[in-house]
Amino acid sequence: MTPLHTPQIPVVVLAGFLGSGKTTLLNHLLRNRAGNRIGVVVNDFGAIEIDAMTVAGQVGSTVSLGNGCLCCAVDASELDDYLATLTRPAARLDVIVIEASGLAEPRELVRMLLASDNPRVRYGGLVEVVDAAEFLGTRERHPEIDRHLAVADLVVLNKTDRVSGAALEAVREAVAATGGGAAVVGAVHGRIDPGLLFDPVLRPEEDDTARQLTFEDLLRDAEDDAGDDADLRADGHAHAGHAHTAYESVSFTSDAPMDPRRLMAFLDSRPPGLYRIKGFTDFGAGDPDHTYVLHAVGGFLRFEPRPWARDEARRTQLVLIGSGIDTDALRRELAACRAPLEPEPAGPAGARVRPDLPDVPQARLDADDELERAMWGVLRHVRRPDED
Ligand SMILES: Nc1nc2c(ncn2[C@@H]2O[C@H](COP(=O)(O)OP(=O)(O)OP(=O)(O)O)[C@@H](O)[C@H]2O)c(=O)[nH]1
Repeated sequence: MTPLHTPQIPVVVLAGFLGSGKTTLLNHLLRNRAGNRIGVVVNDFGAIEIDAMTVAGQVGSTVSLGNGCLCCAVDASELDDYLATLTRPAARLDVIVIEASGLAEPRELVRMLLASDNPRVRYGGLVEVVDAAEFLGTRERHPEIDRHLAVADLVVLNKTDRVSGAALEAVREAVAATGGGAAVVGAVHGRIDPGLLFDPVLRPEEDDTARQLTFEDLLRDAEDDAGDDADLRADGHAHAGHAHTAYESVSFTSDAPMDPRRLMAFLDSRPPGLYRIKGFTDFGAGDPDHTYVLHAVGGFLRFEPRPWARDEARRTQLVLIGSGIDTDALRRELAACRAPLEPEPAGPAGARVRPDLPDVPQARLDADDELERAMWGVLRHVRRPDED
């Protein structure tokens, strides 16, 4: 039997469209948790769990829900199992954050939490991360984002460094027009005050004006959706309005290093429907000491070199997510970006460029030079420390 006053751990849902900055914000919270013990549930869309791998230093208190969309779990039992693990007293967690996949329907997650019969959890609010630079375009393609914002408790306008003051104002107005009344905070790299999420004062239970959803609200929403949706599944779970129904993902893994010039050519000509790419890239001899964390969001592209961990397998792992994409063609194109086994044929014979290395064949020197030049194309997309 559960004691009468079982302490309840707030469960915060962290949602937001693909690439808006959820993992970045989560990592910020984990680094600035001011003594709070945070449990994390990560739900990735795509077969390789890139997000789970990029959540900072969480040992034993991160669980990953793996491929697929949490909001489409047929029942909530998987989520309940994870919550049971995280809420066991030995874990001594103060708060649990669920990072939803960028294509999740946050209201489904909230519904599942409210329906959970785990006496140790209580719903702690919905945080929607918005990419200020991409928001207006994303909203045009996905008008349902308005509904997500309308039920949020806190809206984080992230990437304010990427927009002008006027553009930010336009995004603020668009968010306010959704009528949610959530607190709105601007942020760069998800750096918000953790107190905004963990401070119960923001969401007093008695305060009628707080945008905390009730179970009844959600049930009513579900019924409205069902009325709109032609393809309500037999289990009563409506999918047609979910962003992910239009999206597909491609997972790509290669133990052979990638050729920087070929990969850049692929990235520079990526089809417009390919909205999101994330993962780790091995450029082999191009930079033997680092793996390159790759993020593409809309037209934005960034590499972040990170030293290989001591026992880390040297490999490339990418997840591509888009709508209207030719997944087979993308897989083939990525496979063709692998570095050739032999060095590329050397240029025309001439004077040796490295007379100090007479034993190294000229073709090898030429290939090394070419590789170094090709890496410049990648390094152009690495953020400089002074750039924020
Ligand atoms: N310029 C800029 N880039 C940012 C900011 N916040 C995040 N990014 C970058 O945006 C990219 C995507 O960030 P993530 O935190 O992985 O986004 P996400 O919402 O977890 O992505 P999905 O899991 O695909 O939905 C990364 O390259 C981040 O470094 C910001 O405030 N400004």
